[in-house]
Amino acid sequence: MADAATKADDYKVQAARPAIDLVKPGMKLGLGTGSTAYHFVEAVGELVRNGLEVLCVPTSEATRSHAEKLRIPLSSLDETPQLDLTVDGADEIDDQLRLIKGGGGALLREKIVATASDRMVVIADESKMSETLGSHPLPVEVVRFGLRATTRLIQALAAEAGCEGEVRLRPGQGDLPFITDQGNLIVDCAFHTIPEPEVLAFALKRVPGVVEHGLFLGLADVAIVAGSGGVQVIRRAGA
Ligand SMILES: O=C[C@H](O)[C@H](O)[C@H](O)COP(=O)(O)O
Repeated sequence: MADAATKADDYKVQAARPAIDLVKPGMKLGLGTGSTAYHFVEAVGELVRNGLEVLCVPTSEATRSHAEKLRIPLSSLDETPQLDLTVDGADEIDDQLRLIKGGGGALLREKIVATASDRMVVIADESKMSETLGSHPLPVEVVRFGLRATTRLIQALAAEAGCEGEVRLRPGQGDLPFITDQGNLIVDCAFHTIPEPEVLAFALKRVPGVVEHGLFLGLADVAIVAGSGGVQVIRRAGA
């Protein structure tokens, strides 16, 4: 078990390495969240220590504090509304580079930052690749008000989009629910298979209590995926 975890972590490091070659002096970067993006942030920290000038926008408070420790110059989207490149991880990736994100609860800021970037590069180990999205539960960020009504509506509209499964509030510390950086809740939707991600995304956007969902469609331009066969670079058609 420990060996499998070490191998997966090695792959995350291997996926992050080529992404660092895309970083050029003066770039404005979005810094992703999670255990894979962690390695990219570490590498940016090393470049900064060696004198590279970049300006970075973190996608979560966790990444902000990591970047601060590394003395990476930080900005916000208010000060720097357009970024050159965002590098982030993913929970699931299909061959059209459609993603499920938000396993760590950072999907809202991640999507805002990725959308503000000219390019989004996803880094991942091979376990994240999937023929059909849905094997990872889809995180949906919701407001607290009307939680049960929102959950019911998510279930009903998702069923119309061909997705059925348990929709449950993500637990946090003790008896408390998980709270996002924006002070919202997350419901995880265990749909197992999402036959038409675009249809589901459209349906979820019709729910007033939904702030954002973890389907990232048409956002990732490139995926760098590391595994037993080496490192593979996958480009989205037309990107
Ligand atoms: O909310 C978290 C993010 O979407 C992460 O990028 C995603 O969960 C992948 O994380 P990891 O690289 O730790 O598997």
